[in-house]
Amino acid sequence: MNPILEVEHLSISFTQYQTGMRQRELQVVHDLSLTIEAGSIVAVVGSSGSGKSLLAHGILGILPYNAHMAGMIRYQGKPLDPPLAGHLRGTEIVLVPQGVAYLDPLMKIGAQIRKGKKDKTALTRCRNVLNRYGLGPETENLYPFELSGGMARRVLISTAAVESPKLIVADEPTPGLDAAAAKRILTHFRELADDGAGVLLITHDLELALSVADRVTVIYAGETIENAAVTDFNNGKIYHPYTKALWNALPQNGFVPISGTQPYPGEIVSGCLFAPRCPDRTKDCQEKNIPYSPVGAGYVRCLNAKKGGIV
Ligand SMILES: Nc1ncnc2c1ncn2[C@@H]1O[C@H](COP(=O)(O)OP(=O)(O)OP(=O)(O)O)[C@@H](O)[C@H]1O
Ligand code: NI
Repeated sequence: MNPILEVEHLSISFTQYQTGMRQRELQVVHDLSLTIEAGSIVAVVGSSGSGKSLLAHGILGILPYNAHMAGMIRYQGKPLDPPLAGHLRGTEIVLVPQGVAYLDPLMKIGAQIRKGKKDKTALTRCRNVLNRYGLGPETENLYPFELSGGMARRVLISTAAVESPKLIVADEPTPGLDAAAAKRILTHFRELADDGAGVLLITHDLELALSVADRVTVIYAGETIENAAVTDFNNGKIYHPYTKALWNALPQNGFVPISGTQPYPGEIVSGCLFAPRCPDRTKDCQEKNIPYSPVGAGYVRCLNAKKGGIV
């Protein structure tokens, strides 16, 4: 085992100011844990608002000033505190951000990808990485507003990939891309992993996650609720009822929908956050604190799975 990234019991809250001088702490990420081995791709899957982008920003050390993070993040065994994250960000640890708004609107694309460097190696690398994503050298002289949505996304990925990173955090990298362009990106992630990097692939699309990752971690309302190998999904070795619901909602499994929504941040729910939607809930589920426990080669946060009641 050679973990490149370990996240343990990560929680994130925001200080919010209300009328007058009153302030409150809004907890949005409750308890996230995951490990990425060097050479592997871990997909983080969860619906909108579950805390995926905050996880990415927490790892990169770029949460807003009113955010508070607790828990532990380790990079190659060392605590990834803000100074270390700042030092490695953009070179060893890179983010492919979810929004194209992360591009500097006043800087030409070439300069953004090269991070201002003008030497021959930087120029060649920049050209090569653009070419790899199907963008010609003329792209270097464009400003972000001159790019289409799909081109901007490919530029973001080029910016991240140009430095031979060891940890890539890709936040929904493929929406807006045609199938060929998406495949090119995912193939590149696999190559980076084969060369020893760790890839954290954030997506709401379980099908995409299963097609490219080695392991999948599922997030629900700011908690990791299951971690399983991709092969476990096909072999029926997934245990959490929400993971099963995501699996059953895939086209090949009959599109079975799930009713209800995840709790909003700040909504008071005791016990299991999924219990209100769970067909198998018991009284204990709604009252007890549910630990994230090892099951097989993965983890699950479900009392019934621990008792062996779910297969
Ligand atoms: N600066 C902030 N202040 C207060 N709440 C925030 C802040 N940033 C994010 N949140 C809240 O935290 C929750 C998680 O947000 P996050 O962006 O991580 O979701 P996500 O899983 O990435 O969703 P999506 O799939 O839509 O990108 C959301 O409910 C969001 O409203
Ligand atoms: Ni997001």
